Amino acid sequence: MSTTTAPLLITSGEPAGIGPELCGLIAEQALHQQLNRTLVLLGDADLLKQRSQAIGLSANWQIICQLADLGTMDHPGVYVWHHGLNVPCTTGQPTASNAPYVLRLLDSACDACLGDQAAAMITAPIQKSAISPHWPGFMGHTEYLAARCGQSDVVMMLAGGGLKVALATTHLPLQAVPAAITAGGLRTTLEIVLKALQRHWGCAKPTVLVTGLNPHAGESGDLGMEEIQVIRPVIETLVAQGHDVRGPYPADTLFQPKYLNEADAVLAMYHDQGLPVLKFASFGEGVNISLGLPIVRTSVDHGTALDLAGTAHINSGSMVEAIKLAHTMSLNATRTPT
Ligand SMILES: NC(=O)c1ccc[n+]([C@@H]2O[C@H](COP(=O)([O-])OP(=O)(O)OC[C@H]3O[C@@H](n4cnc5c(N)ncnc54)[C@H](O)[C@@H]3O)[C@@H](O)[C@H]2O)c1
Ligand SMILES: N[C@H](C(=O)O)[C@H](O)COP(=O)(O)O
Repeated sequence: MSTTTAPLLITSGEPAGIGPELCGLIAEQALHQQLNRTLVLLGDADLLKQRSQAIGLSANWQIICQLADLGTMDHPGVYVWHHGLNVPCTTGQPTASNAPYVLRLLDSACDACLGDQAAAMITAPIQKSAISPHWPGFMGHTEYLAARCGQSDVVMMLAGGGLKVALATTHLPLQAVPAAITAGGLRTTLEIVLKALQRHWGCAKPTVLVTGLNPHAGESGDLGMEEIQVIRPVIETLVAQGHDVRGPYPADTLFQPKYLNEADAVLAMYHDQGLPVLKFASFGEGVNISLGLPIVRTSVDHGTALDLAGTAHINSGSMVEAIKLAHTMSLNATRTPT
């Protein structure tokens, strides 16, 4: 199936979180007609229907048991690809007993993308703490999908509010971050980001600003040596190869128009160095993108919002943006890593 006609797959994520309602909201907005693209929601068909109807949505879709059931798809539509829950779900209360179900959704979507039966996968949020008892060491979609794709190098980048922030490290305890920032890893990360900016955002010669790790980018070594020993040499190597990579900048003063107006993306060293700024600028309409995978995968900028599950107070803006971006990226994608 070619990428222009292949469906977009949306995994409904943690069943106790807001993923089921997000699926209902997406179906209601007729995004499939806007994009002229079939959308397939992965999840338990009864759960998605009940939770959607409970907040006044029509749950107007057809149910399939495998992607082959879609047939020729002359007109775009919305389908639910049924995957049964392991145990009944209590709204707002995740249980590790449904972790296999959550992972099955990811496996089905990822494998269908790898097998060219689908153009991209978009993920609703998962509750990581409900997966790790079943899958020790589970950190998040990014790392899980990279392993499933047999890819060791993956980059998490979020886009929103006119910003793109990529991360040198993903879901790590803070104390593990310095050791995880190596010259080889950093260089690979920057190469993946530069390539993605060219391919998906049309930047002929992308400009990437790199933060330091330590306060004031290490203050000439007084506050840490990573900038001098690792980050600056990697930047110099890439500059020598003709890339426009700048830094390391003190992270606390980098996020101002003076610098950002000249940049296509920022590379931050760790999760909570870069993402709070991005989410402050765009929470509810940002998109999380996995770069470096042989498939297109985007996601929402928020979590499972257990406090809102089962209510009508859910903003679907980030999911809409994630679907639109996946659609666009899938049109740019080839079988090489994204
Ligand atoms: N893509 C993902 O799978 C993803 C992303 C982020 C967090 N998470 C996971 O989600 C779980 C909960 O994380 P958290 O509590 O830090 O963040 P959260 O995003 O679930 O909630 C933070 C706050 O934002 C609100 N909120 C979140 N999404 C909203 C929406 N669509 N509409 C309206 N309000 C919304 C919540 O009600 C809450 O007040 C954790 O297990 C975390 O790891 C998953
Ligand atoms: N780091 C993401 C965020 O804060 O939005 C989130 O945890 C999701 O990550 P995965 O896509 O790897 O699950």
